[in-house]
Amino acid sequence: MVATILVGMLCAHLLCFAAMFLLISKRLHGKKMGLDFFAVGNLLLGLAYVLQLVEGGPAWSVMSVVNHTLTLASPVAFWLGAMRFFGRPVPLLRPLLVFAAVYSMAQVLVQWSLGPVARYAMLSGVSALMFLLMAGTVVYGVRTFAKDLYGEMVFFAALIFGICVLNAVKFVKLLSGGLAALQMDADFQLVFYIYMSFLATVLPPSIIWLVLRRLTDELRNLAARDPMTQLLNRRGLNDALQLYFNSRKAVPAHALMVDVDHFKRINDRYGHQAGDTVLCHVAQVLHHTVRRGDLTGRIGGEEFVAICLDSDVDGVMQLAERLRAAIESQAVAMAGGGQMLHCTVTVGVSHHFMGAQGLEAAMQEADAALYRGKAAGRNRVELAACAQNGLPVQRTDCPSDTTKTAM
Ligand SMILES: Nc1nc2c(ncn2[C@@H]2O[C@H](COP(=O)(O)OP(=O)(O)OP(=O)(O)O)[C@@H](O)[C@H]2O)c(=O)[nH]1
Repeated sequence: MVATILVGMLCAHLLCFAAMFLLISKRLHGKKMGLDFFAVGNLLLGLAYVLQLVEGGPAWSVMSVVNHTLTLASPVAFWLGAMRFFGRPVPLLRPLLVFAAVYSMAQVLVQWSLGPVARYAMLSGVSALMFLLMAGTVVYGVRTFAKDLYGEMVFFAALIFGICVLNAVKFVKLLSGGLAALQMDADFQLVFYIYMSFLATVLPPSIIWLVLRRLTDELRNLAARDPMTQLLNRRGLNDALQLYFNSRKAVPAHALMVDVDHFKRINDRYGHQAGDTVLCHVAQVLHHTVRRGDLTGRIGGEEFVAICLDSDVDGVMQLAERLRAAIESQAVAMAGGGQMLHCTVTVGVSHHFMGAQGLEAAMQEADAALYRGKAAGRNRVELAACAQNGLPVQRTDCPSDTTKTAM
């Protein structure tokens, strides 16, 4: 009686969450993050338990064969859903149908040649192996493809390992005690159903949490980046800098303002699209020239900024010169092939600043240097003028030669 109530509740949980997964996936147009597959996984397991309730106990019937196949097809659907969540475009229907056909035939063969105990033991054994493989993959994910979801992945691995152990115990019990081990009200079966109910209650909200985390991360990323160049926008730069200066390892940073020379002429002569291609090229060169960990952004039409972290003024001047020379020397291929275009940039470099609130003043300082560079003929690197009392940026490393030109 207790077992029947537990399995009934389990069915209700599985089928309700299947409907919820499906409804949420319908709202996620295009990128469903595997939720539609998870809905199928829940539905298959829910139906398997409905069949078990109808059937009552172990039997050799079409219903029992379907029940076993649905029970194992469910983790397959979950596996494929997880692959979808991590961005692999795997199909669902064909692998499920192939699995169902192969496992149904295996059941008939095993029942025929080894008897009913072997068929039930096969279900528990294959389940244990599948869950072991899943738990192993999740642990592997913690170190590779899911590093950002450390806590969640460890939690999933522990839950999956639990169901793996229970299936392994069931496998041993079946081999040693026969079908009596499957009596619904037997102690072990009660523990099994309680654990399954626990999983069916805890796993779906955890999956929804994962999807929510990914969605909010993507939204935050969208709000922080310039859609054309994928560099940070002003807001993204501020947030990233805040994060950097909040860390105890933070040391002063320098700001570089980079402006494409005579960009209006490029637009006027070659068209707006060619102008966009040039901007993307400059963004790419900027991104590849700075060090890992430095920040790069686009803050206006043809104006870029780089924040060099943990570097002295000489190092930053060298980097700025490398950037200037790289852009001058690399031709930009226009869309459609054929035409190659050359462009140059002028770079203004600020003295060091500390704290996210210092960014605005450092950018003004670098901007002033940039415009001095423009006035002096463009395609050059200019260091900000030395400190005056009352200026917002602290400049302890201001060299005696206040302006350095690299051309
Ligand atoms: N293609 C393209 N052009 C842009 C974009 N944003 C701004 N612009 C253009 O960039 C040009 C900027 O021109 P100016 O500010 O006069 O500067 P400039 O021609 O580069 O001259 P200097 O900076 O003095 O060397 C304007 O013509 C804008 O219309 C964009 O996203 N794409």
